[in-house]
Amino acid sequence: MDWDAHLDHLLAQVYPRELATPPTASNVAAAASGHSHSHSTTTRPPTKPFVTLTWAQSIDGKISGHNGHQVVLSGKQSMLLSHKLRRLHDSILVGVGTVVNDNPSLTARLPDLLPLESQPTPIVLDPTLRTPASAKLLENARTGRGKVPIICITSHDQDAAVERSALAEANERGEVEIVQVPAEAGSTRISLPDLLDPSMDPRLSRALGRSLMVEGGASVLSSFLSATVPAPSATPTDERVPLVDLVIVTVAPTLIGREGVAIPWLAADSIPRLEPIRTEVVGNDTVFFCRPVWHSTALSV
Ligand SMILES: NC(=O)C1=CN([C@@H]2O[C@H](COP(=O)(O)OP(=O)(O)OC[C@H]3O[C@@H](n4cnc5c(N)ncnc54)[C@H](OP(=O)(O)O)[C@@H]3O)[C@@H](O)[C@H]2O)C=CC1
Ligand SMILES: Nc1nc(O)c(N)c(N[C@@H]2O[C@H](COP(=O)(O)O)[C@@H](O)[C@H]2O)n1
Repeated sequence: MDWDAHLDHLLAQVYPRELATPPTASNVAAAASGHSHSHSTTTRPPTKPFVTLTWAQSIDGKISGHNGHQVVLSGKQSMLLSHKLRRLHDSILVGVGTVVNDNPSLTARLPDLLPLESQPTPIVLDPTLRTPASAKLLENARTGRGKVPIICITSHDQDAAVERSALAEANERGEVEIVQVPAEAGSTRISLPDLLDPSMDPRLSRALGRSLMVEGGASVLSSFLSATVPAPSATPTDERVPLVDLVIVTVAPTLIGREGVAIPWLAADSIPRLEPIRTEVVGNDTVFFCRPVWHSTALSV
């Protein structure tokens, strides 16, 4: 089986046509300025990026091991799919919990590191700026292996805190931008509808580009799944629109056990229904492609 060609074909079928080709400098810039990247001469209001939520889990629903210990769940072929997804998206987001726990690179590698123009821009939800100095993301930014600037999202005015954080030097060198986004009411957690609002901050909207891949971890996946944006006026008033456009879950034929970390699932009325688009056996793993839908009948069984 030619997995390279097979997975490219699969992604071309699952993604909207205009997103199925990897980003180039010109279509990212066009998206950030509100222009269609199909070279249309008309201007349309900028929209939120297309959001893909993706993770790998064991058969017993765990995304990492005991105490959050990082586990390689994806087999060779589904890992190739993950790296093709990284290449396809303009930006990639994780929570600071994943940065601290896994120290990920978040680069696209097929298997070698792709050139910078094929790398997604890293975005970290880091309300109190606790990204450590040892983060590979910072090293990648410094050494030209990853896109710059990395965007760190904080929920409060952090001018003073930046100076004290491990991000200070990278921020001064322009390798990291600190962008403030409102928190959810009564919490320090970033409000996700505000995060994706194209009018929030031009630096953020430029970094997000046309498409955002959300990789984790547990709390961030849960927050994104439950987040909604106001329905456009054309849709029925009782309908909530999910923030996430596509969910891609790799299930590996492995058991982790009850000590492993699962996505903290919310109450049934706080999660969308998943409409299957495609289910694909990729090597030994099964990959589910689903579209979240969220309306008044979502909970009927
Ligand atoms: N198998 C897989 O595919 C993957 C597995 N993982 C695993 O996930 C685990 C890490 O998950 P977890 O510890 O939950 O950390 P996360 O990566 O989900 O980060 C959570 C932190 O992000 C910040 N945050 C800001 N806004 C929000 C928001 N709206 N919703 C949620 N969080 C927000 C908070 O930081 P603060 O506390 O500073 O306020 C919060 O504690 C690790 O074990 C890792 O191995 C991670 C990625 C993929
Ligand atoms: N696709 C996939 N399969 C797994 O089995 C995984 N454990 C993950 N984890 C995610 O990848 C990050 C590590 O990325 P780098 O290789 O360092 O670039 C990790 O933090 C998780 O987000 N993904």
